[in-house]
Amino acid sequence: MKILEAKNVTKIYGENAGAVYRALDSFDLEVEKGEFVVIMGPSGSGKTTLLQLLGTIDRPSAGQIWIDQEEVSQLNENQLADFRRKRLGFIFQDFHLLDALSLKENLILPMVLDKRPVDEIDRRCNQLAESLGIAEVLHHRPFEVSGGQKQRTAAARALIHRPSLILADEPTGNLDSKSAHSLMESLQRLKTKEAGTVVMVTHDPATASYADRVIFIKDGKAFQEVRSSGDRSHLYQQIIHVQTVLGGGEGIDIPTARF
Ligand SMILES: Nc1ncnc2c1ncn2[C@@H]1O[C@H](COP(=O)(O)OP(=O)(O)OP(=O)(O)O)[C@@H](O)[C@H]1O
Repeated sequence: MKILEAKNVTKIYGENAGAVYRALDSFDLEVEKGEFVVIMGPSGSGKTTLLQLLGTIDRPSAGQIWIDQEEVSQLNENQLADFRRKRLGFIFQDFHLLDALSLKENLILPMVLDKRPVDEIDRRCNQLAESLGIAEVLHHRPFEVSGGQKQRTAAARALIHRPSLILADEPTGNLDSKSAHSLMESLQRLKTKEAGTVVMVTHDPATASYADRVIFIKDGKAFQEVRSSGDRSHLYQQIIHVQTVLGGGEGIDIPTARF
């Protein structure tokens, strides 16, 4: 079953200001339920623009986007806010946790906003905290725990309401390699267990190597796609190869020994 379909999506910035810039150009994307898709590409290629459009944070200049059968371009602002809260989960590079709240309070926020029963919230919270290895620190506040623990809390928050689609923007960007691997392994495990669907932007080939499929974009257009055969090290090599062809060394990260 298709969870996401983007057809001919174009984003033009500066249309009213004279300095027109086509950040995405007739971009197509289809993602099946349970798939883990990574978007890669040089700096300025349109990755964040794409994620913002898929996350309904911005609207395309042209084209259509369906998420879980809903054509999001047709929704008004109130409907979009509701749609985002109920059907999407977000993970950001800088965690976006509220310092005034404990990790548990941060984690359960989407279910509290949705007025779910307390026992259901507690059950789901404990289940995710266990899976993500943060059960011991749930009563700490964000500034009292490590970056990895913060990001695992943010990941749990993105998953807690079982959204149709999880969007992640450089989730390992602020993590050391051990925490990055631990986060990706937990996400992969949970994705399989809960049939979650993930679209993630990353510059890091090691993070990307957990994907089922990696789509490379360049100048706002799809450039190439590689699929996992189930062997992470093979996908990693393929990613490095495409990055070399794609970037010619310019604007791409030099692969580190993070794998
Ligand atoms: N609000 C905006 N107004 C004008 N131009 C923009 C705006 N946002 C992005 N752009 C331009 O659109 C292009 C794509 O930007 P985008 O942020 O999507 O790239 P990216 O692939 O995410 O880059 P990076 O890897 O550096 O984050 C860039 O040239 C950028 O300068």
